[in-house]
Amino acid sequence: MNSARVKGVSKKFGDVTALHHLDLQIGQGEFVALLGPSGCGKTTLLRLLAGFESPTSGEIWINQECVADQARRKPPEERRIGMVFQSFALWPHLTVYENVVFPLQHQKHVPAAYKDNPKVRVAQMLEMVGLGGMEERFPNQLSGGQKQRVALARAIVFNPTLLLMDEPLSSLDAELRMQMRKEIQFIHRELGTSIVYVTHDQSEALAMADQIVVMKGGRVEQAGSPQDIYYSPQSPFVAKFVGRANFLKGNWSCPNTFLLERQGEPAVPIAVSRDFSSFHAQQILPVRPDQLKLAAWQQGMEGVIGKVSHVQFQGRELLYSIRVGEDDWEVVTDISQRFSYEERVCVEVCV
Ligand SMILES: Nc1ncnc2c1ncn2[C@@H]1O[C@H](COP(=O)(O)OP(=O)(O)OP(=O)(O)O)[C@@H](O)[C@H]1O
Repeated sequence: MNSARVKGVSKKFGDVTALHHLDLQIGQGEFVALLGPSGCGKTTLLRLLAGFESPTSGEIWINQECVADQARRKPPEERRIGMVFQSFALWPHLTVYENVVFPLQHQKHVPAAYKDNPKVRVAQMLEMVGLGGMEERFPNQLSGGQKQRVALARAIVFNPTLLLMDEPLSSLDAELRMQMRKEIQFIHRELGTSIVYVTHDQSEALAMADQIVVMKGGRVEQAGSPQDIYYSPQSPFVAKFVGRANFLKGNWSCPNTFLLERQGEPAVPIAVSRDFSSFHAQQILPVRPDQLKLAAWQQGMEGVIGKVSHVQFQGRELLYSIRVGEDDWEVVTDISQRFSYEERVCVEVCV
């Protein structure tokens, strides 16, 4: 069952077309991350789901109900939607309690049990986000991470069908971001609410989402599980935008074999088990740094031979640049795989 559906939605602002006939399904309890470069239409899509904008054409469905098309738009407070923004958007003159209780008083669909016992419900939510007992504080008495937790509690207090989050962690420092990621995942597991989460940060999307929707120029470039998006990108744009990618040059002699070509060397066949048909025309094979394996070169070894041109220590991993023919390939290995600068290595491609 879907908790929301976007059907052929276009959105124009004057001459600018922010979304082009876009389709999207958000399954019940699914965590969907919208990922894409600045200006690709992520926020516009979120605002359409929330009810702040109307589609120029197409329909928005939430909970099996059409909530917007060209002719009508159900207002945000009637859609059972919770929202969290980058900027927290707390009311500075209201206490934590007053901020969090607000949706219980103003949203249309609030379970009676929460309306009748708002103190109990608010206390439960504050406990869930790790702010138990902070009801009487004002926003200016809270840290950035605490403010974002209040915003989160306010967004989930009335048990929304859909939780919309627009770069909720981008104003927090790296450590706090990691911690809040875990807490958002915990809340998602506990409540089972469907989430649409806008981010610029591909690692956030890969780590948290069930479905990643990569957008470009107001269109969906690719949608799929994090594994699909990472290991089976369907365009060079997705391969480059999500994670790092090497583009190996050669020839697609048949769909299951890529012939790697280097100047002055015999071609090396690479068997592939996934569909790379969208790369056939360009005669390239996208390969992630963790899909290349290195071995020390020994006399008489054949295959793809390269030379270490750079190495970076990255904590638990080593990031190598390997010169193969005229190209540099990025390779990630675990810390035990030590090769020295200019050492010859044998490279195995495992896609
Ligand atoms: N109210 C508006 N009036 C005119 N143009 C707009 C309006 N809102 C958005 N746009 C345009 O629509 C396009 C998509 O904008 P949107 O904010 O949805 O992108 P985004 O992917 O969220 O970008 P960012 O990651 O920078 O927030 C952009 O070209 C933007 O300039």
